[in-house]
Amino acid sequence: MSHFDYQNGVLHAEGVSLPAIAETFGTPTYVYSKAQLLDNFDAYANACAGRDALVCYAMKANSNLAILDLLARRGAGFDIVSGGELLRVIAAGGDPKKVIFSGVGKSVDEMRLALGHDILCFNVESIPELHRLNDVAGSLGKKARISLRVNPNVDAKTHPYIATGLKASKFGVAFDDALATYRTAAQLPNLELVGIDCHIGSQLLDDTPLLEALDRLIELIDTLAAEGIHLHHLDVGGGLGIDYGVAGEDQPAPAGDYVRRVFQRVEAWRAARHDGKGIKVIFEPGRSIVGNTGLLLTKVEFIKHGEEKNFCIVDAAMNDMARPALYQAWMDMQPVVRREAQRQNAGAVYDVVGPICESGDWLARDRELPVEAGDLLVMKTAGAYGMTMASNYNTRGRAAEVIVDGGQVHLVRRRELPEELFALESVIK
Ligand SMILES: Cc1ncc(COP(=O)(O)O)c(C=O)c1O
Ligand SMILES: N[C@@H](CCCC[NH3+])C(=O)O
Repeated sequence: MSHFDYQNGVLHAEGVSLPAIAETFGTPTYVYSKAQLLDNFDAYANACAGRDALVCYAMKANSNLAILDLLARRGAGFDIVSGGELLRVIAAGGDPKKVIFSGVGKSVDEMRLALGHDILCFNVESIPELHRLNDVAGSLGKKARISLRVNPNVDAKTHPYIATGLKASKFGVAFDDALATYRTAAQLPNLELVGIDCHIGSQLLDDTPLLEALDRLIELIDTLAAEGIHLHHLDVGGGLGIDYGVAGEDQPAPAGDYVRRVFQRVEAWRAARHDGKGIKVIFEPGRSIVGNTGLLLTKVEFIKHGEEKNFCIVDAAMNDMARPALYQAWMDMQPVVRREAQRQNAGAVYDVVGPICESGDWLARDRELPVEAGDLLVMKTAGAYGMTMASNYNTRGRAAEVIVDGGQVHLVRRRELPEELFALESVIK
C-alpha cells in the first residue's frame, strides 16, 4: 500500500495535502513518508527475523539524519562509503559496530576514523587497499576486520552506469583472483578476515543475477574453508530495484521474497556442509528502502512554447535530482491537483525542465501534462539518489526535506544555500 494518494483530486502524503506542504515549506521540497520508510525496512527485517542476519542500509541512497535515526532505532546497520557518512551515522545515533565500509578509494584518514570507531567490517576492494589498511591498523595497534569485495562477473542487466559486477568494472577483486587475494590478506598481521561480499549493480528488477552472485560467493567460501580460511559473514550487497512506473517494465521482486530466496539457498548450503557453522548474512539495500518513500514537490514557473517543443519550466532542477540528466532515468511526474477537464491546454506535451543553464537540465521529457504556470507537480519515487546527489550548481540552494508522520509534517532539513559559498576564503593579490 502506498502512503501517497489522491483524495478528491489532490495528492496527499499520509493524509496531508501536498499544496499545504508547499504553502508552509515552499518548493522545491522533498517529501518523505515515515510509514513507507518503515514498511520498506520491515520487509527486509521481517524476512530476516529469527536468522543470523543484518540489514545495513546503504545510506548513499538517502542520508538525511532523520531517516538514519528512524532506521537506526529500527535496528538497521549502515553501509557507508566515506568518513563523512560514518560521521552522519554517529550524528544520527547509529551504532558504528553495525557499520560496513565499502568503496574503492578509502583514504588513510577515513581508515583511521573507522578503526577509531571500531566498525564492523571494511569491504576491501584491492590489494593496495589491503596493505594500506594493514599499515593504518598497525599504526593504531588495532586489527581491522575485513571482507573482500569479489566481482562475481554476473550480468546485472541494468544501466551500464549502475552495473558494478562485471569484469570491466572498477569495483571489487576479480573472481579468479579472489583466492590469491585472500591468501595475501591472511599474511597481513593487522587484518582479521571475517567475510566476503559483492554488489553487482543497482535497480535490478529480477533477482536472478543477485542469486547467481550469491551462489558464486558460496562456492568461494567453501574453497576458502578448504584452505583453512573460515569466514563468518556473507554480504550479498544491495541492488534490488523498485517500480518507477515505467510503462511495460517488469515489476521488481518484492524485498521479502528476495530475502527468503537468499535464505533458502544459504540454508540448503549450510545443511550440506554438515559443520553446523553459522554464517551471518548481510544485506546492503539502498534504493529499495527509500526510493518510493519520497516525492520531489516542485512548482511550475513558466510554460514556454518553443519552435519544436513545449517546455514546462519548474523550480526544481538537475541540481536537485540528477538521475534523468545522468542516466536518462525515466521519472514519473504528476500534477498535484487533478483538474484536466478545466484546462485549455489538456493534451499538450511538455519537456519538464529546470532553470539551470544546461540543455541536460531536464526532469522528464515528452509528458502529457495538463499544467499552467503556478501549478504544483511532483516527481514520484524520488527518495533514493535524489537529495544525496544534489549540488549547489548555478549557486542554487538545496531543496528542503520534510517527513510526514501520520498527519504531522516535520521539517528534517532546511532549504539551504551554504554560507561558505559567500565567504571569500583568500584574497589573491
Ligand atoms: C557497495 C554498495 N552497496 C550497496 C549499494 C546500494 O545499492 P541499491 O541502492 O541499488 O540497493 C550500492 C549502490 O549501488 C553499493 O555500491
Ligand atoms: N545513483 C544511482 C545508483 C548508484 C548506485 C550506487 N552504487 C541512481 O541514481 O540510480
